[in-house]
Amino acid sequence: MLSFIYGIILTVCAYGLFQICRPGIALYRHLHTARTTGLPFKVIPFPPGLFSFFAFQVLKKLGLMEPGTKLHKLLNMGRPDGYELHEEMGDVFLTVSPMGLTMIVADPKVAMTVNGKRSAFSKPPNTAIINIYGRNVINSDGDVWRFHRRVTGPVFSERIHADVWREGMRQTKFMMQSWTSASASSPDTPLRANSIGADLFRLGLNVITGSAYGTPLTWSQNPPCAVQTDLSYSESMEQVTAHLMPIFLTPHSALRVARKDSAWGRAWQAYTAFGGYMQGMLDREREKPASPGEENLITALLRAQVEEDEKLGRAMSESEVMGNMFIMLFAGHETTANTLHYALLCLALHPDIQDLLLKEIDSIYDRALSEGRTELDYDKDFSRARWAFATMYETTRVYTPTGMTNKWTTSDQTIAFDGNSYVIPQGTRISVNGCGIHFNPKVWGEDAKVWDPSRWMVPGGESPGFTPPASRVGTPLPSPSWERPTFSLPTPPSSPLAAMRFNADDIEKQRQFNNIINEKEKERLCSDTLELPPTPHTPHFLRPPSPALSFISSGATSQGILKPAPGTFLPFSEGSRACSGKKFASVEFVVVVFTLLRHHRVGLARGRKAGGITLQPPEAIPLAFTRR
Ligand code: HEM
Repeated sequence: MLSFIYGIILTVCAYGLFQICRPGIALYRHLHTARTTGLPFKVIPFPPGLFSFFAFQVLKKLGLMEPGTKLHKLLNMGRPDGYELHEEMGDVFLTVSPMGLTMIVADPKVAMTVNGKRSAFSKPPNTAIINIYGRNVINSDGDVWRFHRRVTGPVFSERIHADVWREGMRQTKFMMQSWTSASASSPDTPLRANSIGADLFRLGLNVITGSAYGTPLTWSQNPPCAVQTDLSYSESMEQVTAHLMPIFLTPHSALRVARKDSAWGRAWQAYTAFGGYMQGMLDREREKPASPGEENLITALLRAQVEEDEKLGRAMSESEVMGNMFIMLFAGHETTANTLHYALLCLALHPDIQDLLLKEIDSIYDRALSEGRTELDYDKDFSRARWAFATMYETTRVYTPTGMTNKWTTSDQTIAFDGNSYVIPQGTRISVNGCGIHFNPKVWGEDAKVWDPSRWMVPGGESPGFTPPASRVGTPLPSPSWERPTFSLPTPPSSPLAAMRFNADDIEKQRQFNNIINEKEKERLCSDTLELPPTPHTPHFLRPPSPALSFISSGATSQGILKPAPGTFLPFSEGSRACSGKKFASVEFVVVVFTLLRHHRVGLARGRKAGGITLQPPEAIPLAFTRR
């Protein structure tokens, strides 16, 4: 009997010891595998991605995440200063943790290979965080993904893009009216946008809801809701986004009984409220008589619920319908809103770039007028934009909304990098570091961290009707036989945040500029001879050709905008799993900027200090829209 008890104790102890040693054994095994690849590697306690995101947030809250430290750089990979570690480790390296290997990529060619081979580099297994209402097009793979992609396709039709244009214009006008009523008296008083971030989130949500969900809303209207709630539509989305982790990690049975004033209680409230709004829109669509030709995402999802997919042999489940409804709103509203927000801040800080954009806007409105239209039209005017595109592309390059995209090797894969071949073992997580590539000086030049839309301008591609400034000289593209140079870097600012601070002079000039506005020297503002605070760097088209340009350029788009070479520009990722909402977002961006700046110019509101601008989701920096 005694020996039996000893036996059990020994077994339990051995098991306990094994569990304690397991991470060490796993790390040892993964280290051995990392060495066999021949790539440089770094040992870290947890892999990049979800775990490092958690650790980063927790350590930051505890005040233990000092910028500039190695841990900060490692966990902060994929955030806007994400190239720093590559400066030390190279453009492709591995991190090794007890949970496995992760290959971090800031090399365009390797990124191209990874994004280009969907079956060899699939989505990683643990993407369930965005699964909270159900499986969806972003986190599914294989035949299920194909089914979801086919069903959600109608959201990205040209008919819906035209609706995005109209809805974007309508919502922007609502937003400006909300500032007018909050601001003061005369139409000449600058419009003060105190919470531009929150306003742009609401605008983004309303644009998708109006154009893709067949539910046009006024500024403060909510869609029908299937549950009783005090939260508005936009508040519930905001709260769901803020409480994604508790919603994802906590069993719903526990969330349901959590105290209402706790984070878990608020998370549950927001989760049920937003679910209620989505259900309300679905229920209303079910009750509506079918009207052919009015296809939107909801009608497509409802049809997929009753029609079997041939390959899968099943229809879409209720939770997949909810999952896809949620993911379009989630993937589409915040990314576009943050891009608009950063773009407006950058335009406020670079009045000379803003001038070029305003000229384009004026010329496009003038042309519409000459064609007998007082409003812009998607079919005719969207493709006339050039500086607006350049502003959007440059903003997504520098302030990449989704810093890293993650993949997974389904079997051993060979990659070519820097003239060598490397075998990447099966089960390696691959993080394509978009921010890293965008800040890689070998790719985008030594000023990679500087926000400068003029780098997108290809000579000879001026918008119709747009007269370039007299001093503007086209920069010829260098010959394609150019070889990648090695740069000696003049210590660039460590991040766009630093780049912004680097421009502190500019901000002081901007402040003076705003004061001028406030002192009502408006005639001077409208005059062409006004000396605006200059951009602190020479626009690209006035500079000698950059050797980096031929590396990133694969020609020009039909609008005369730089067409980046594959692998060099990844805000929307690339390949078959690239963002399907790229054009949706571009249409929204262009029409919002055009409507906002039709009669106004944007500046920082008076009294704002430079240091307040940070790179995390933009905080409340008041902007002023001054009538021009
Ligand atoms: C500036 C705006 C946007 C940016 C930067 C952006 C970025 C991205 C990125 C990087 C991916 C790939 C994610 C991954 O591989 O893990 C993606 C996927 C996706 N995005 Fe966007 N997105 C934007 C706007 C939108 C909009 C407006 C919509 C829809 C209304 C949308 C819908 C989607 C969908 C459905 C996917 C999944 C594609 C698939 O896997 O088949 N996105 N987006």
